[in-house]
Amino acid sequence: MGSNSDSDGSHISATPPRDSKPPPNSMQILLSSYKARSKARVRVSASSRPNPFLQSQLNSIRLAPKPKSRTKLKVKTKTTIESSEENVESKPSCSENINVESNTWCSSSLSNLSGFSVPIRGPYDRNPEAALPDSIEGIVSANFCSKTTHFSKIRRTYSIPEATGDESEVRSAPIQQNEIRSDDKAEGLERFGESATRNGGGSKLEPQPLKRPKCANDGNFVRLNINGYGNKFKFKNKRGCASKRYGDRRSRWRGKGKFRKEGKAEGEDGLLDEDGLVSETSLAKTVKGRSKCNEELIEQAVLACREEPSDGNLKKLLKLTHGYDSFREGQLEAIKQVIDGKSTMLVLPTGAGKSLCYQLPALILPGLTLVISPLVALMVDQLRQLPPVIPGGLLCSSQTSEENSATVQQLLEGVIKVLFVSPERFLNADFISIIGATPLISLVVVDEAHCLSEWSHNFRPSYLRLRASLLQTKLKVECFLAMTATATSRTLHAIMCALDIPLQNLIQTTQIRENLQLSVTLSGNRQVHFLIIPYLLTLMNSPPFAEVQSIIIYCKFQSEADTLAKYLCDKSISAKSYHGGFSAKERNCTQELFCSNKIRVVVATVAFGMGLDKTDVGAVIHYSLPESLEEYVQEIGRAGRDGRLAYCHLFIDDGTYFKLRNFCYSDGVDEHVVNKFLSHVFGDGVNSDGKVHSIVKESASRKFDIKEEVMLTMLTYLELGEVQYLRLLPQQSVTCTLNFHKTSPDLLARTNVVVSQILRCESKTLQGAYVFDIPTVANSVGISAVDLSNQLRNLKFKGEITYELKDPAFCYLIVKGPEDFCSLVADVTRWLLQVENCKVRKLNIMFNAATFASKECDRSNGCSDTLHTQCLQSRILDYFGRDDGDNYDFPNKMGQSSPFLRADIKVFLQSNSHVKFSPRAVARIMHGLPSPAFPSSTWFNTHFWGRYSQIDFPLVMEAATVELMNFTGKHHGYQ
Ligand SMILES: Nc1ncnc2c1ncn2[C@@H]1O[C@H](COP(=O)(O)OP(=O)(O)OP(=O)(O)O)[C@@H](O)[C@H]1O
Repeated sequence: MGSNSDSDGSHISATPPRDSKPPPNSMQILLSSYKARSKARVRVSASSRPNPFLQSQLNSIRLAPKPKSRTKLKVKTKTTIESSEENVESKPSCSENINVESNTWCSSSLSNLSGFSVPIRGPYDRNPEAALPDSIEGIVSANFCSKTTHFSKIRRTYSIPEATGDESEVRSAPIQQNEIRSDDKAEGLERFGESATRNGGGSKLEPQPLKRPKCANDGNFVRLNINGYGNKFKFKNKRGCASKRYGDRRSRWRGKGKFRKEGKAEGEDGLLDEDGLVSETSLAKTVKGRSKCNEELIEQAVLACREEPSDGNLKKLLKLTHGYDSFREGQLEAIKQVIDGKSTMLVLPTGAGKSLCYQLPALILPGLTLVISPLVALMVDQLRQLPPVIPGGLLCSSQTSEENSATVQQLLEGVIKVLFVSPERFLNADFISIIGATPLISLVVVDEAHCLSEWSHNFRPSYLRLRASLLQTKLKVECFLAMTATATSRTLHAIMCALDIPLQNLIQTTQIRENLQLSVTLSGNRQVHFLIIPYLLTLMNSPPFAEVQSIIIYCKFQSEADTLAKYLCDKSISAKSYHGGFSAKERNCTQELFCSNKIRVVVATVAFGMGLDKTDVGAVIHYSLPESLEEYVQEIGRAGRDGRLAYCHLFIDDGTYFKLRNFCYSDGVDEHVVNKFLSHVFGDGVNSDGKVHSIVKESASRKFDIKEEVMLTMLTYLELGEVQYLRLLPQQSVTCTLNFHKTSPDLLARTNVVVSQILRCESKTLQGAYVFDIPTVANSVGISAVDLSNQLRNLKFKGEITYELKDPAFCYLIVKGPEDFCSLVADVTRWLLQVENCKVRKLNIMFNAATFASKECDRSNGCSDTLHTQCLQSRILDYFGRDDGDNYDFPNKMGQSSPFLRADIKVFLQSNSHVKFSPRAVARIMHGLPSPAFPSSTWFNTHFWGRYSQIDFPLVMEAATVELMNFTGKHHGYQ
């Protein structure tokens, strides 16, 4: 086993510490690893705990059978006890590789390691001069290994057992767990035997797995025909008969792509384009050295899986395509469920291997697998990570039209097996019609599916469009796979309802890996940067962090990230900052440097890490508090993806909490503003006769003082809420400035209806140019705004005109005017308020969990003053197991009053009497929160900017309401 191997099928790896001396005996390690895993699993099942929220709904559902015998479990427990000592012995000594200070850690860690099966990280150069400040001394000098790093796993594979063959194996989750355990031992030995044969040059011809590209820009346009329509793959079984399993689907699949046996280069090695994205054509690459023999073996394995998707057949295919010996927890169940056509909700921790759960089905199922992913960078990464036998493609806005058409062509030819798209694509009528013309879509995968729920930490309005009903109608697809690493019960419920996924098709393991050691410190007053930075440096220069090669430090603010990165560089720690302020190319460059270990630290905002598959990140440090436990779990999940022990430290302080809490209120909209906005949306047109409406984003945002994303959220609510009031169209720039060049405008207008309408509509001439509103002209001609744009493009192509477009706008058609406008306004306002409260609650839960761990935990359950793994893990599990709408009882840390607040508001209003404020606008200024109508560039210099950021926002708003009423002398006069 290579040191980077994850192939033991568990997150607990038997790999030795990096850079340490080789283990004395690989068999010993293999055995100890197996035993350690046995122990981990026994603990898991012993403390498994169902999710009460879902459990209550599942009472009527038959649960998977219980383990067959208790004796079996007992035997395993015994094995575990035996193995724990052996495990310690067999662990290679790291003390040889570390200096005096780290000896303290290592010796104590070894003595504490009984039963701890996660391999530890090797040493890394560090600054021996670093001194420890008092407050952090405990952390760095104490060991970071816990006696009990394992924790309970929620194992939920709610399925109804069926009587037949292999399928019953999938559904009987607990039994299967036991089976895997017992299999593991045999498999471990078998694997050992296998590699011995290979090493010993045995005569058996070993199928070589195809190499999976890693952190490289190579792609996967390999022309192995697995679409089921080429020469080789005619959906025939081994005996040459058409497969029974896919008989009905096959008839719909009439692709005409050619079978290309040898993977031919379609382009050069991946090159980064202007945006730092790998352009699709450049992703095309030959996979060299793939033998014909391997192709045939894979084809046979795929056929075998189509015929009989048994554990054995799937495992064989996995080995051939990915080179892994076994499936990780949850993977096999998910894959079998999906190829059985069952929509599935999959919740596995970060780095647990969710991608595999669509990659293998994509290979086995006929037709296309459509993967919906929230970020282009993530799509590019997922595309890179497809094994070479799965031809993939992506459609995104940053592609050129040639790239776009090439992908569409390949799609229609059936060459592409996996297509990555963003959820926004589903707004695009062209895309819908193209994808609708695809002969067969077998599976739609919704990655990062939590974005679908407004109750998640990362809600994306465009995800709301992904409803089962819409996808079924438009794409004729019946099977969905929703995947996430972090979802509360409430979020899960929302996703499963949206995608029509039955409760029994939920596969969920714990949402956090067990090889992460968690710790927290209170970091005092952060207003003064210098107080916290030395803590960080000390932490990084002391064991175990000093031994870690790759570290991610998460900050909340871009300036903070830049300052920290510079500071670390000054202290001879190679670091770079990464945030949205950099161009995509710069960000990509930093990521590449980090992936290739050319820099040790990335100091990043939340923008970094999605799709990052650097397996050996050894530590994640949160310099600032994350906004939710979901965000925390996602971010720490970027450490230890190789299964080795990794260290996660969190600094918390009240100041950051206050700031973040204030941010929660920055998107809020008051009822009277909702009222104005909706009046604008509907205009007077209760019956708008299919006319295109538009709202120019920037000006509307300033006019109503609503952020653009919030306007889109409201519009999406109007489209996809209980009643469909409107239909969103693709966003486009709506103001056109046009010049005629060849034919005179009047002459052209005689033959061209669009030109004639441009001249007729109230288009103004500005220095000879015609300025007009695209939807207005489109409506008067009676065509869609997109068609009008196409016609303009044609005229430009002929040299008749040139034009410029500006004012990006939301475009929509009104489907139905509201019957009761006031109650619609109230509903929208209530919904926005609930979303706002949900954010505040999430932040509070995060802050309280961290504060509890550092201050209040009684350390009786395995926590120490310096290590808070148990305590944080149990908070996280509790949180994900509960409905996050539940009441959490904790004190409000925000200030509840200030004697000067009202007096200050009064002075502020008097000194800005020329400006019209709303209470929310005043409260935002008092909290230092910019908004579209009151940007920080204008208001930052006011004496009151951010002055009351520690007083609860609703209280400041209340005070502002009273003072505004006094000031204007009339109720709501401030509006
Ligand atoms: N059965 C397996 N055996 C060994 N390694 C595996 C297995 N399945 C997946 N992996 C590896 O685990 C790593 C993480 O996989 P993947 O990116 O799919 O995780 P993920 O669950 O999607 O993570 P994230 O939520 O962070 O996106 C990859 O390098 C992948 O190759």
